[in-house]
Amino acid sequence: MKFVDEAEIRVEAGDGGNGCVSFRREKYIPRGGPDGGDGGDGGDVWLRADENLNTLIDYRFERFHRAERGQNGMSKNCTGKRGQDLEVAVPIGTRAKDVDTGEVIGDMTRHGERLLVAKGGFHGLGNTRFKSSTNRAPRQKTNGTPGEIRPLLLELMLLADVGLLGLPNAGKSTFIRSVSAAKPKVADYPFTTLVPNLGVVRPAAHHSFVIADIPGLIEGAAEGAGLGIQFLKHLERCGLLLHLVDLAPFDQTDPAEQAQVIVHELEKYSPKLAEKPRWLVLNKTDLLSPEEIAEQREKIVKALDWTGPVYEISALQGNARDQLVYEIMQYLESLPKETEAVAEEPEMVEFKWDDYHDRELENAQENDADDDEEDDDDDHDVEVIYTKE
Ligand SMILES: Nc1nc2c(ncn2[C@@H]2O[C@H](COP(=O)(O)OP(=O)(O)OP(=O)(O)O)[C@@H](O)[C@H]2O)c(=O)[nH]1
Ligand SMILES: [Mg+2]
Repeated sequence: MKFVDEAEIRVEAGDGGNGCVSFRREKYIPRGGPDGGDGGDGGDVWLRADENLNTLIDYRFERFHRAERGQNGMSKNCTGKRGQDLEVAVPIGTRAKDVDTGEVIGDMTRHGERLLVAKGGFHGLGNTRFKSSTNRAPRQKTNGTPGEIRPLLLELMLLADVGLLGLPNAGKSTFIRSVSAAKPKVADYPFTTLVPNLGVVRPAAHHSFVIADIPGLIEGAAEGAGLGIQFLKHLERCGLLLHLVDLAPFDQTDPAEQAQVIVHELEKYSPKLAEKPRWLVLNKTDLLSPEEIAEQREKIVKALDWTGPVYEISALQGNARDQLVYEIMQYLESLPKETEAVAEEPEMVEFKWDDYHDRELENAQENDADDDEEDDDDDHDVEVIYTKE
């Protein structure tokens, strides 16, 4: 299945149904009062997180998502039916942004979580509502308000505990293959990996974490070189980054310089990401002698001014790999459990129509006071004569 991690869609909530103007007309009941019902509210559009999805590809082809309109009010005080809500299923890890304002509407992090993204229009009022002591045959009604329309950017961010960073060919995919059941392609040319891969690592019974392998970065990635930095966003939710450095690059480049490139690109992309806990993992130790490894290690640590943890492994042969995996597990388990700060209640979209009905009714009453005669004319059979002054 093709992996697509961005899609722009347009969500349209249903309009509110209009109120109805109607009067009771029955035999032997002359001049029955108003009986026009209210309209129904328009349906809302929600996003719903679904663990069975893992790509946004469907939304590349299906861009318009519309909830049902509220039904209009009817005579005999019948209220129109509420429009049906629309649920748009998205993979877990999807973030919804308003394209116009850039505002993040919410993140979908748990299966079944729902997020309101477009609020349906409010119903209009039927003429019954406008009945008052001074106006017993109101002809006013209000129309339903339009449902919200929003262009949305859906961004899928993988939910991984550990993210792998490194130049192409550093051995990221080899590493994830050897520690998890994921089987991304491995080859001795750059940009073998074109889309992120996730693997579940189980260092011990009942202990596991998720690791994400993303395409390699190169110098100038922040400006779009190579595959660019579009995949770095998948690392934003990781608790730990592993920076893999190839100790024996086939093109004889200097590992220390190459390591600096990654750190620069990371800082350019996001200072926040650059500050995330990061471990340095020197890979391909099987190709060097212990002295060469020590020498390289010293150069890299100096070049990066590195004070954090350093590991030396061979992703291919497994040297020291299990120790690293075990320490990752211990580290992740020592992190404070993410408090479920994510709002239990779905985040509400600002609703512009809250006082809409009150306003309309108030206006109507004011108008009643002004043009009593006009409204009452067919009720009382009073002929109104307009005189010119
Ligand atoms: N000798 C040796 N070779 C390794 C080791 N790890 C990876 N390689 C080789 O290095 C090459 C690149 O490995 P990949 O895992 O595809 O590298 P990558 O970082 O995923 O590269 P991209 O997907 O292109 O970004 C392959 O030929 C691997 O066999 C290692 O520990 N020792
Ligand atoms: Mg790869």
